[in-house]
Amino acid sequence: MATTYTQGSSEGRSWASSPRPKGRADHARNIPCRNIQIYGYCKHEKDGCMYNHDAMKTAAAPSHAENLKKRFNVESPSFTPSLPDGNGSSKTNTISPKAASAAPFTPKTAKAGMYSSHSINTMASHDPLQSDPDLILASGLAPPAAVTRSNSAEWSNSEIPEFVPQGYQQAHQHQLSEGSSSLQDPFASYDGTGGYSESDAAAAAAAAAASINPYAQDATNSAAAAAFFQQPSAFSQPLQYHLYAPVGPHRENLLAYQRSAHDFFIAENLRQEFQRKAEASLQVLPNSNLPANIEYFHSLVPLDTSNQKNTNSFGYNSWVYKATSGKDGNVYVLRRIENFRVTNDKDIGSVKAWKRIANASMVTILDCFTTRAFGDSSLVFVTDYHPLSKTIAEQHFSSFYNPRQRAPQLLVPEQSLWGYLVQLTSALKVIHGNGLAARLISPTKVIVTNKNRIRLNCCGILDVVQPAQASTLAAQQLEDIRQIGRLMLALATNNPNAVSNAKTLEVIGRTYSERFRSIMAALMDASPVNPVSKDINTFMSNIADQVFNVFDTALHYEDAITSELYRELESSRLVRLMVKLGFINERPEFSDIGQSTGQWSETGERYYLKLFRDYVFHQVNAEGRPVVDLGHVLTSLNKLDAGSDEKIVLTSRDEQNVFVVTYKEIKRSVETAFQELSKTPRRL
Ligand SMILES: Nc1ncnc2c1ncn2[C@@H]1O[C@H](COP(=O)(O)OP(=O)(O)OP(=O)(O)O)[C@@H](O)[C@H]1O
Repeated sequence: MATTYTQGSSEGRSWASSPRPKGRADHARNIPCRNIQIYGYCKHEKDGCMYNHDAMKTAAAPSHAENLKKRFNVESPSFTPSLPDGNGSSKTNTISPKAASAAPFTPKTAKAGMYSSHSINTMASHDPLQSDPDLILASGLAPPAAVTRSNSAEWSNSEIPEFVPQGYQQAHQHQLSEGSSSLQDPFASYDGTGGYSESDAAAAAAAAAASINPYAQDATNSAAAAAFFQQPSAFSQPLQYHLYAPVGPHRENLLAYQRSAHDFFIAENLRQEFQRKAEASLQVLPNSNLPANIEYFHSLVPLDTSNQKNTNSFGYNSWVYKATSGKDGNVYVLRRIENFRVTNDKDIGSVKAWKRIANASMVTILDCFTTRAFGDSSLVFVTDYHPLSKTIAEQHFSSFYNPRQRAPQLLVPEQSLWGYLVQLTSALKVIHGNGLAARLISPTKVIVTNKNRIRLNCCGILDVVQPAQASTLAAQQLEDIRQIGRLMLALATNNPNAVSNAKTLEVIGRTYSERFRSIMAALMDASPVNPVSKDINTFMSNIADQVFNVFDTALHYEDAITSELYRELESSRLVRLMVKLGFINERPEFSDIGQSTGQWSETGERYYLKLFRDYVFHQVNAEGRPVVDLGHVLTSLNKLDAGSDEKIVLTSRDEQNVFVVTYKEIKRSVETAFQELSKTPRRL
């Protein structure tokens, strides 16, 4: 049961008769602390207050015992419930009628006020927590550098600085100073960072001549090819990332029980990667020249990084678009084969067999249809979308295709090459097992979707566009193995045009292990009589040791990702709790629910919740300055969620009412109030 202390109680001690604390949390005490420590601040197990041990070493602070005497808690000898019930007897679980009408909280000192006339920066410089760059970012409360607040209750528009995304200015200044044309260049590739990659400068210069107008006729630059290519990065909007990004220097030497703010959230590099991928997935072209709808797809965004196309892969120009499905709202890839006419329905029916194949090392084919929406007769393949992926050619041979790239491409480590080989072999195993052949395994038709994670792309397209193959399935499957060999050879020699011969294998033998060299030789020499590579199953059993290595790496990665997930699990749990509190606190309507007087969210047990919100978020320290402490917020909310039996002191803003309640009681109040809120009939 909550314990109520009220000023004027005959037996209970009142604030009037005892020295008043400075603010609602008087913390400067010398107490050995066993509780959570965050940046030198510790939360004491008895009174739930935050102490700064560093500050206590220098400050002439009153002793803990002395302070405890001055404070009310469950051990206070003079505890007497104060409010009379209807019979004139006292009740311990009621709330002072004054509580609801308690004066709004005003910080004790003008300097301390969050809304004082002082600049927010001035305030930050006083408080060791505020001036901690890590925690300011972590708390998300860092004020804009030049913002000051006047006495007026509202921000004036002129005081609000213009939002400039982090790193935006520097990136653009850098590009301008380098004389890069990428800022004006509508064809610079989208790299997912909101910036423009310099490696595309050559393509950009060539492309700049071509009009972005899809209907422009330019015979020298394949106008038809450029027709539906539009540079997506011209429309990208940089997202405002969360403000708790870790900016160094980082604190070291934290003890096992100490936590830094970043321990509570997903790893920064992972978060940024996911965010960039999400941004790429959600990207749209507002003024696009592309068709508004293709069958049940809309919001097309081109993924090609250049409007130069060749017919090498399929015998036709092909274009790649990201598109949103009107059926399920998900994002897919549409690969358009330009100017293709289906002459035999049976050919397009071969896609059915490919749709049945699901392998983690393949881009799954989902559908295939013809369309005239592009102004010609096009064949469209629908596949899974893997945001921000690159082809092997883009990832590993960019310097080869783009001589202006200064840094030469590094050799791929052998472990990565084994990883690639095992993934491609796994894809072929399933494809061949289903009586099919990939037929196209080239550096532009394998995409890298994550670090060392590749997927075979464009499977099944040749079966539709070039069905009349004289060769048998067995011959096509052996050719698949040889194509893997050529791809691996290109990667191992860092040359997409590497020719398979004894000299090339000798070069590989000098760079990589003998085992790798011999496997390369077997791949290139795949034939029905080769004991290592006569078919994909035989080949796989010959690289079984490497399969297990890759499998083990994948399991380690899964463990790492799972542990990252655990961190976010906590965050979402606490967010849900805060959402509940937000629904209940300060509710202006429902004044006639519950008690007849006062507002619903200010009366009954819900009053604790208002005070609990102040306890969690609005504490002030001994000097009256706001306590901006993520550790305190997380600890309090976790204890609330767990319904701990620990008692805390909640004080009204006018300091006339003090309640000693357990987290368990507050938790019950949250649940009851939330249930009541959900059951309340709709009000007009
Ligand atoms: N399923 C997919 N998900 C995400 N991006 C993809 C997908 N398929 C292709 N891409 C991207 O689209 C771009 C163009 O792919 P494409 O296969 O056309 O390569 P290309 O180098 O243009 O080949 P080609 O010269 O044969 O047209 C590449 O950056 C590739 O990473």
